[in-house]
Amino acid sequence: MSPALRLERVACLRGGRLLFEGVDVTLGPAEALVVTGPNGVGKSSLLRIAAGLLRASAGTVTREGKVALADDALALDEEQPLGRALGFWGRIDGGAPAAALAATGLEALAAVPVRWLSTGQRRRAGLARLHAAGAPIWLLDEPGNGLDADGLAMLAGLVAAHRAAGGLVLAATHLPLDWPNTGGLAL
Ligand SMILES: Nc1ncnc2c1ncn2[C@@H]1O[C@H](COP(=O)(O)OP(=O)(O)OP(=O)(O)O)[C@@H](O)[C@H]1O
Repeated sequence: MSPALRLERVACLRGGRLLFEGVDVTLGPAEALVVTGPNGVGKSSLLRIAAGLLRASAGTVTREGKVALADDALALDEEQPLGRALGFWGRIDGGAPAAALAATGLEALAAVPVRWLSTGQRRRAGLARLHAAGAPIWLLDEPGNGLDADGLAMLAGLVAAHRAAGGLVLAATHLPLDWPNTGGLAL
Protein backbone atom coordinates (compact mmCIF):
# COMPACT_ATOMS: atom_id res chain seq x y z
CA MET A 1 0.00 0.00 0.00
CA SER A 2 1.28 3.46 -0.89
CA PRO A 3 1.45 5.79 2.10
CA ALA A 4 -0.71 8.90 2.13
CA LEU A 5 -1.46 11.73 4.52
CA ARG A 6 -4.31 14.14 3.92
CA LEU A 7 -5.52 17.02 6.05
CA GLU A 8 -8.60 18.78 4.70
CA ARG A 9 -9.83 22.13 6.04
CA VAL A 10 -8.26 21.34 9.41
CA ALA A 11 -8.64 23.76 12.32
CA CYS A 12 -7.08 23.68 15.77
CA LEU A 13 -8.51 25.19 18.92
CA ARG A 14 -6.32 25.04 22.05
CA GLY A 15 -6.99 26.60 25.41
CA GLY A 16 -9.99 28.38 23.89
CA ARG A 17 -7.85 30.00 21.16
CA LEU A 18 -8.16 29.27 17.46
CA LEU A 19 -4.59 28.60 16.33
CA PHE A 20 -5.32 27.94 12.67
CA GLU A 21 -8.11 26.91 10.34
CA GLY A 22 -8.59 25.80 6.75
CA VAL A 23 -5.27 23.94 6.59
CA ASP A 24 -4.96 21.51 3.67
CA VAL A 25 -2.08 19.07 3.30
CA THR A 26 -1.85 16.28 0.74
CA LEU A 27 1.22 14.05 0.73
CA GLY A 28 1.88 10.83 -1.13
CA PRO A 29 4.89 8.55 -1.67
CA ALA A 30 8.27 10.35 -1.86
CA GLU A 31 6.74 13.73 -1.01
CA ALA A 32 7.65 16.12 1.78
CA LEU A 33 6.28 19.33 3.23
CA VAL A 34 7.93 21.67 5.72
CA VAL A 35 5.64 23.76 7.95
CA THR A 36 7.11 27.04 9.20
CA GLY A 37 5.89 29.82 11.43
CA PRO A 38 6.69 31.73 14.59
CA ASN A 39 6.78 30.23 18.09
CA GLY A 40 3.36 29.28 19.34
CA VAL A 41 1.58 29.48 15.99
CA GLY A 42 0.61 25.80 16.19
CA LYS A 43 3.23 23.82 14.23
CA SER A 44 3.56 21.08 16.87
CA SER A 45 -0.21 21.02 17.27
CA LEU A 46 -0.57 20.43 13.53
CA LEU A 47 1.86 17.51 13.68
CA ARG A 48 0.03 16.02 16.66
CA ILE A 49 -3.24 16.30 14.73
CA ALA A 50 -1.57 14.57 11.77
CA ALA A 51 -0.34 11.83 14.14
CA GLY A 52 -3.80 11.30 15.63
CA LEU A 53 -2.66 12.44 19.08
CA LEU A 54 -4.76 15.62 19.06
CA ARG A 55 -8.26 16.07 17.72
CA ALA A 56 -8.83 18.70 15.02
CA SER A 57 -11.61 21.08 15.96
CA ALA A 58 -12.76 21.01 12.33
CA GLY A 59 -11.80 19.19 9.14
CA THR A 60 -10.67 15.66 8.43
CA VAL A 61 -7.40 13.75 8.65
CA THR A 62 -6.70 10.63 6.60
CA ARG A 63 -3.66 8.44 7.13
CA GLU A 64 -2.77 5.48 4.96
CA GLY A 65 0.22 3.69 6.42
CA LYS A 66 2.01 3.49 9.75
CA VAL A 67 3.03 6.80 11.32
CA ALA A 68 6.16 7.65 13.32
CA LEU A 69 6.50 10.97 15.16
CA ALA A 70 9.89 12.36 16.24
CA ASP A 71 9.69 15.27 18.68
CA ASP A 72 11.42 16.42 21.85
CA ALA A 73 10.08 13.46 23.83
CA LEU A 74 12.84 10.86 23.45
CA ALA A 75 10.98 7.57 23.87
CA LEU A 76 14.08 5.67 24.94
CA ASP A 77 14.92 4.20 28.36
CA GLU A 78 17.34 6.71 29.92
CA GLU A 79 18.99 4.01 32.05
CA GLN A 80 19.76 1.62 29.18
CA PRO A 81 22.69 1.78 26.76
CA LEU A 82 21.50 3.37 23.52
CA GLY A 83 21.80 0.16 21.47
CA ARG A 84 19.73 -1.82 23.96
CA ALA A 85 17.14 0.98 24.33
CA LEU A 86 16.67 0.99 20.54
CA GLY A 87 16.62 -2.79 20.50
CA PHE A 88 13.61 -2.75 22.84
CA TRP A 89 11.62 -0.90 20.18
CA GLY A 90 13.14 -3.00 17.40
CA ARG A 91 11.56 -6.09 18.96
CA ILE A 92 8.17 -4.33 19.02
CA ASP A 93 8.33 -2.56 15.65
CA GLY A 94 10.34 -5.19 13.80
CA GLY A 95 12.81 -2.50 12.69
CA ALA A 96 16.60 -2.71 12.51
CA PRO A 97 18.29 -0.81 15.38
CA ALA A 98 21.84 -1.48 14.07
CA ALA A 99 20.99 0.07 10.70
CA ALA A 100 19.34 3.01 12.47
CA LEU A 101 22.47 3.63 14.57
CA ALA A 102 24.63 3.55 11.44
CA ALA A 103 22.26 5.86 9.53
CA THR A 104 22.38 8.46 12.29
CA GLY A 105 26.12 8.27 12.98
CA LEU A 106 25.66 6.83 16.47
CA GLU A 107 27.38 3.44 16.10
CA ALA A 108 30.21 4.44 18.46
CA LEU A 109 27.69 5.37 21.16
CA ALA A 110 25.71 2.10 21.23
CA ALA A 111 27.10 1.21 24.68
CA VAL A 112 26.55 4.67 26.21
CA PRO A 113 23.56 5.13 28.55
CA VAL A 114 20.85 7.27 26.97
CA ARG A 115 21.01 9.72 29.90
CA TRP A 116 24.62 10.58 29.03
CA LEU A 117 23.86 11.71 25.47
CA SER A 118 24.42 15.35 24.51
CA THR A 119 21.65 17.52 23.06
CA GLY A 120 22.62 16.79 19.45
CA GLN A 121 23.22 13.11 20.20
CA ARG A 122 19.75 12.89 21.75
CA ARG A 123 18.26 14.42 18.61
CA ARG A 124 20.15 11.85 16.53
CA ALA A 125 18.89 9.09 18.86
CA GLY A 126 15.32 10.26 18.29
CA LEU A 127 15.95 10.05 14.54
CA ALA A 128 17.42 6.56 15.01
CA ARG A 129 14.25 5.55 16.86
CA LEU A 130 12.21 7.00 13.98
CA HIS A 131 14.35 5.16 11.42
CA ALA A 132 13.98 1.87 13.31
CA ALA A 133 10.19 2.22 13.50
CA GLY A 134 9.89 1.19 9.86
CA ALA A 135 6.95 3.56 9.29
CA PRO A 136 6.36 5.11 5.84
CA ILE A 137 4.84 8.33 7.27
CA TRP A 138 7.37 10.46 9.16
CA LEU A 139 6.26 13.43 11.25
CA LEU A 140 9.26 15.49 12.33
CA ASP A 141 8.87 18.25 14.92
CA GLU A 142 11.86 20.61 14.83
CA PRO A 143 14.15 17.80 13.60
CA GLY A 144 17.11 20.15 13.15
CA ASN A 145 17.13 21.48 16.71
CA GLY A 146 20.45 20.81 18.42
CA LEU A 147 22.12 19.37 15.33
CA ASP A 148 25.48 20.64 14.07
CA ALA A 149 26.29 21.03 10.34
CA ASP A 150 27.12 17.32 9.99
CA GLY A 151 23.93 16.45 11.83
CA LEU A 152 21.82 18.61 9.52
CA ALA A 153 23.44 16.95 6.49
CA MET A 154 22.76 13.52 8.05
CA LEU A 155 19.11 14.54 8.60
CA ALA A 156 18.77 15.69 4.97
CA GLY A 157 20.26 12.37 3.79
CA LEU A 158 17.94 10.38 6.06
CA VAL A 159 14.91 12.21 4.68
CA ALA A 160 16.10 11.81 1.07
CA ALA A 161 16.63 8.05 1.56
CA HIS A 162 13.22 7.68 3.22
CA ARG A 163 11.56 9.47 0.30
CA ALA A 164 13.54 7.47 -2.26
CA ALA A 165 12.15 4.33 -0.59
CA GLY A 166 8.59 5.66 -1.04
CA GLY A 167 8.10 7.25 2.37
CA LEU A 168 6.60 10.68 3.01
CA VAL A 169 7.57 13.42 5.43
CA LEU A 170 5.73 16.24 7.19
CA ALA A 171 8.12 18.42 9.19
CA ALA A 172 7.69 21.53 11.33
CA THR A 173 10.58 23.89 11.92
CA HIS A 174 11.67 27.40 12.71
CA LEU A 175 15.17 26.65 11.31
CA PRO A 176 15.71 26.64 7.54
CA LEU A 177 15.80 23.03 6.35
CA ASP A 178 17.46 22.91 2.96
CA TRP A 179 15.75 19.86 1.55
CA PRO A 180 15.43 19.57 -2.24
CA ASN A 181 12.02 19.14 -3.91
CA THR A 182 10.19 19.97 -0.69
CA GLY A 183 6.99 21.96 -0.37
CA GLY A 184 6.45 24.69 2.18
CA LEU A 185 3.49 25.77 4.28
CA ALA A 186 3.63 28.95 6.39
CA LEU A 187 1.26 28.83 9.37
N1 LIG B 1 -2.34 21.45 26.24
C1 LIG B 1 -2.53 22.70 25.83
N2 LIG B 1 -3.61 23.41 26.24
C2 LIG B 1 -3.81 24.66 25.81
N3 LIG B 1 -2.98 25.32 24.99
C3 LIG B 1 -1.90 24.66 24.56
C4 LIG B 1 -1.62 23.33 24.96
N4 LIG B 1 -0.47 22.95 24.38
C5 LIG B 1 -0.06 24.00 23.64
N5 LIG B 1 -0.91 25.01 23.76
C6 LIG B 1 -0.82 26.33 23.11
O1 LIG B 1 -0.99 26.16 21.73
C7 LIG B 1 -0.20 27.13 21.04
C8 LIG B 1 0.56 26.43 19.94
O2 LIG B 1 1.54 25.56 20.50
P1 LIG B 1 2.46 24.69 19.56
O3 LIG B 1 3.40 23.95 20.43
O4 LIG B 1 1.62 23.92 18.61
O5 LIG B 1 3.20 25.84 18.73
P2 LIG B 1 4.50 25.78 17.81
O6 LIG B 1 4.20 26.58 16.58
O7 LIG B 1 4.95 24.39 17.61
O8 LIG B 1 5.53 26.59 18.70
P3 LIG B 1 7.16 26.50 18.85
O9 LIG B 1 7.75 27.06 17.57
O10 LIG B 1 7.42 27.38 20.02
O11 LIG B 1 7.51 25.05 19.09
C9 LIG B 1 0.67 27.83 22.08
O12 LIG B 1 0.12 29.10 22.34
C10 LIG B 1 0.55 26.95 23.29
O13 LIG B 1 0.61 27.66 24.48
